[in-house]
Amino acid sequence: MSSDSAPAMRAVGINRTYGKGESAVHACQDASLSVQPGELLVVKGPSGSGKTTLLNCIGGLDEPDSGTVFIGDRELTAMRESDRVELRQTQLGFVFQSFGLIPILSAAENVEVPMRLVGMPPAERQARVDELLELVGLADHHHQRPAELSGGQQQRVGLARSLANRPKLLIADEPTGQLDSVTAGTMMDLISDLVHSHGVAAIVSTHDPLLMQRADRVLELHDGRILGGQATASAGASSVEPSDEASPEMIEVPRSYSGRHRRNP
Ligand SMILES: Nc1ncnc2c1ncn2[C@@H]1O[C@H](COP(=O)(O)OP(=O)(O)OP(=O)(O)O)[C@@H](O)[C@H]1O
Repeated sequence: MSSDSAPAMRAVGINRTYGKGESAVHACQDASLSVQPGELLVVKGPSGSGKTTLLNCIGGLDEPDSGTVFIGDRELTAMRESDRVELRQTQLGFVFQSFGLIPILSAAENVEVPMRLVGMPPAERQARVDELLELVGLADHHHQRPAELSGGQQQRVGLARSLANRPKLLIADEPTGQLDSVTAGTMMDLISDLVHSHGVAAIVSTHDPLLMQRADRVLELHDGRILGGQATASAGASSVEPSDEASPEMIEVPRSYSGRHRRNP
């Protein structure tokens, strides 16, 4: 990554409130952040701090009340729903804590779903499914349905599916929340390798301190606000501007990015 490359995602002044009046919950307040190609950004924070809300707004699964989100140079928050769907299908990959696999489909068929949605020809789909299941270490599990796979295997199918259409940005909401610590580590290593070897940008929410070790940068949310300043996208660079109360892990953790990435997986 070079610091002057354009961000894969840039969000400015995101606000999202649920409910009204006294019962209103300000789940996301004035959040600004960005992530670069080849960067792994971890969002941490206690339960209810707004991680899912923020990720859903960034990924176009929810609409902020105000603020803007750019994916590359396209403004997601200004799009019609049909354009947002197209952008989600072609530019974004999602991994969910609950895996989100379709129970009656095999591992291979689950991975194939996003490719069908964008009209990829069958032969290309087949090759891509093989490639992705190999990538996540499930080359021998094409035909098994989710119920016949372990939790860690199911989440690897979820990761393979999220990569189906070569997303520029991976959004993973507590992807290891249902996994034991060893399996969680394997999952995060896979995500880290995708990011650092292939130049995919990733935003991952987690509670797990061990998983933060793989991060290039960690943001902390509290009551819907990013602590330690805003992770702004000034002049295309992604940085955290620390405040007095910022702890070291909220501040940018420099890592050696691989300058040249392999092809987007
Ligand atoms: N659809 C909704 N309607 C009303 N309130 C909501 C809704 N979704 C989330 N909230 C509230 O918004 C706040 C932030 O929730 P969110 O799920 O974003 O937090 P989180 O950090 O992801 O939590 P967790 O770590 O437990 O998943 C919480 O107070 C939650 O109760």
